Amino acid sequence: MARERVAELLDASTEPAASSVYRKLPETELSVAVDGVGPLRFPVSDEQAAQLRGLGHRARFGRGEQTLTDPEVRDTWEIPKELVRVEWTAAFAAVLDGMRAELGLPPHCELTPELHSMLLYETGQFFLAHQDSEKDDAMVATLVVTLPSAHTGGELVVEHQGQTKKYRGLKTAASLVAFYADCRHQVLPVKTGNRVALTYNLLLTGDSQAAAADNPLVSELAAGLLTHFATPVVLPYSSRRGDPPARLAYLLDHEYTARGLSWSRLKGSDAARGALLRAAAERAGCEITLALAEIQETWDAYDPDEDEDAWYGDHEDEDPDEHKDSESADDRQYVLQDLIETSTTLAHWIGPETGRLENISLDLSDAEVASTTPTADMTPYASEYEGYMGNYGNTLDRWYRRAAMVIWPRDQGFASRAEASPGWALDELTAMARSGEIAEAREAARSLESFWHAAGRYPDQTELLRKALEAARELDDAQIAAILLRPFALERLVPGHGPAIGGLAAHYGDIWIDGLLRDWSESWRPGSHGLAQAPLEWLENLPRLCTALSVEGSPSITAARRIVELSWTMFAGQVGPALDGPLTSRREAWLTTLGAPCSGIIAAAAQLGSTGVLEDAHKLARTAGDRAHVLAMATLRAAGTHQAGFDELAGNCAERIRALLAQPQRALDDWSIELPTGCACELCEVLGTFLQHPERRALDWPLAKDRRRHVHARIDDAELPVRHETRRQGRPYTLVLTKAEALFERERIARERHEADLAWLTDKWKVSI
Ligand SMILES: O=C(O)CCC(=O)C(=O)O
Ligand SMILES: [Fe+2]
Repeated sequence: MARERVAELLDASTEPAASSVYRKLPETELSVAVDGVGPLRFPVSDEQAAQLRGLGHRARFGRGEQTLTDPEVRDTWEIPKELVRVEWTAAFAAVLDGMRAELGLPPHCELTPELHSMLLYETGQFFLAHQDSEKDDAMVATLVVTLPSAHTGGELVVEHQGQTKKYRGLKTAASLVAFYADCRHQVLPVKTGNRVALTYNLLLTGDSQAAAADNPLVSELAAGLLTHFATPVVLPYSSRRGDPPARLAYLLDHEYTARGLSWSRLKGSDAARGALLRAAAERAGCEITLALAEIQETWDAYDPDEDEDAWYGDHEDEDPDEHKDSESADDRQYVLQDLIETSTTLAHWIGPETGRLENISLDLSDAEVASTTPTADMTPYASEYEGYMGNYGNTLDRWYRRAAMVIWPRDQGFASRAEASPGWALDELTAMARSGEIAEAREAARSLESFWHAAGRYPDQTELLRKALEAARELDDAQIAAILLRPFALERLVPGHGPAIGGLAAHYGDIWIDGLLRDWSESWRPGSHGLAQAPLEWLENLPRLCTALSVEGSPSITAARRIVELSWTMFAGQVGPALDGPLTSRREAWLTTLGAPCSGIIAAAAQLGSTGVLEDAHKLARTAGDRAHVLAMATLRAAGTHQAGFDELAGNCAERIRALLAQPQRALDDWSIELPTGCACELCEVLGTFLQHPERRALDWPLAKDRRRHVHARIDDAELPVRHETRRQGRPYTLVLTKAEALFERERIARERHEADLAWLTDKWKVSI
């Protein structure tokens, strides 16, 4: 495959670059003087070390945005840099150039050292593993110079991609170690003597691009790119061929922070590969930029220490929901088997026009990704192990961040960039249309159709929809306007969009806007996602949205009515069927949360005079049963006080409460409990008879395990005031059921609440007594 060929060529292009390199220089090549101590004599003596210590303070370290001191993490003295003067002979520059080459940095560049600190580690002192922050935009690496001194221990340990290297200081020479800023490193405790070190930031300067253009690999790479963009993708599980890939993302090997991502600061082999690929993209008529990718891999894996049998034990009387919590996993203890799934999403890139880092969100297909080093060889920043959950066996998820070079053919530039950044695309379309390039703008908009649906999952939908409404109007074409707007959803509309919706309704007509709104309510079809939190909150605010749309005489009133109708259809469709059946505490909590959205719809309907919706809502209000009553009361409570549209609901509620209160109270010796319908098995018949009996309070019932379970479940599901225990004697065990006092308490509480509700209705809603 062409993308694999590109990765191979890039691999072959670079000498394997080191991520840390070592040199030593005789002590005569440098001199160090410290104000207050004078010139240091090598090897550094105990007396001079003691004097340095007198000038030093405890060194800090960075964690996230903070700078901390904590001797458990970093126990080192730092001598103020202003007091330190270092002079090198010409040998230093030669050493730095050698290090540059060995680190794989391009020949036209130079490493410039900037003194960062002087450190003293006395016996026992150390610095735990950490990564240096990149303090300067041009910083690519750190240089540690350990001054000649008699000491043992205090080794500098540098890690990269799972490999570690250990560097020792010397008694009679300076030892120099340079490593990339993405390497974790630590200083082991000094065992004897003192270790004195200088640290430098290494900045990369110069032009890394210059040498690449003449490289013979460039034309081969360019050919690889052209083939990649011309070859249809083979679709998995299908003999059909898809379109050719829209882009190629080549993953880099080093880590980059958002701040550190730039062509001039690529590290090691990435730098040489970047220069080649840029030259090749240029030659192949492609655009290229740098991006940061989030990668998730899901592996089939197992924990060799896990006791497999534990899953099959006897769990009776245990909470069935209890399972091992998934914990943050240290990979090394798991055995990886197959890679089940990979997902790669570009989250940032350097805007091809702005040159600045922009947030984007672009899911890549496997056919669009290439790399020289497989992601599995990198170190994940997070991982999580899940024991057997039913879908797969045990899985290990690992998350990585990798930088990538992203390439696409220049003539597909608009679509390719639009997919990564829909907001940019919409702005661009509007700008084109406004500057008179209307035909070009329409053509560009049509090129989005195949992937535009994903714009509905993009962050900040409010702003994106605002831009889409604007472009839909400017392009002045009903069909294209519909394409641009289709990915959004009804619950994305906010009052601020009102005028734009009104404008579109006036321009494209009622039928067009009706079709759009219907499309937008598509995801509300029963079974699609239930009543998710977002639409519920949106329904609550429906009156405000309708106000924004209710410009007298404007076609947007029609749109507003349509929105309210669709909202009601969705709400009633989801809630109506759930109003049958007994009231449990979970049901009650759920129905209570529906009060505010329900009241939002009714208030909006009243405001617009949508009689159809109001009549329907009243039908719901007349529905019998405890559940409907809870919803009706919650709706009135959310509405708060008397307002148009709710009168009938309030009247019905009051009537229902009066009827309930008129029923005789339970006698003090009446222990009968009703078992809700739902199961007619012989066990439930026995259970029902026992429960109904006004005098019997307890039942000893020898029952096998499965049958005990069924009885537990019936009691728990209906939240009946009945205790159940298993007496573990004899065969089978005996299930002991006891009716609880709570039976009376609950009814008393319910009565009190009805009385309070009735008083409230009388007061706030003026229902007649
Ligand atoms: O002392 C050393 O060798 C390294 C110090 C270090 O890692 C740092 O200053 O960040
Ligand atoms: Fe460090």
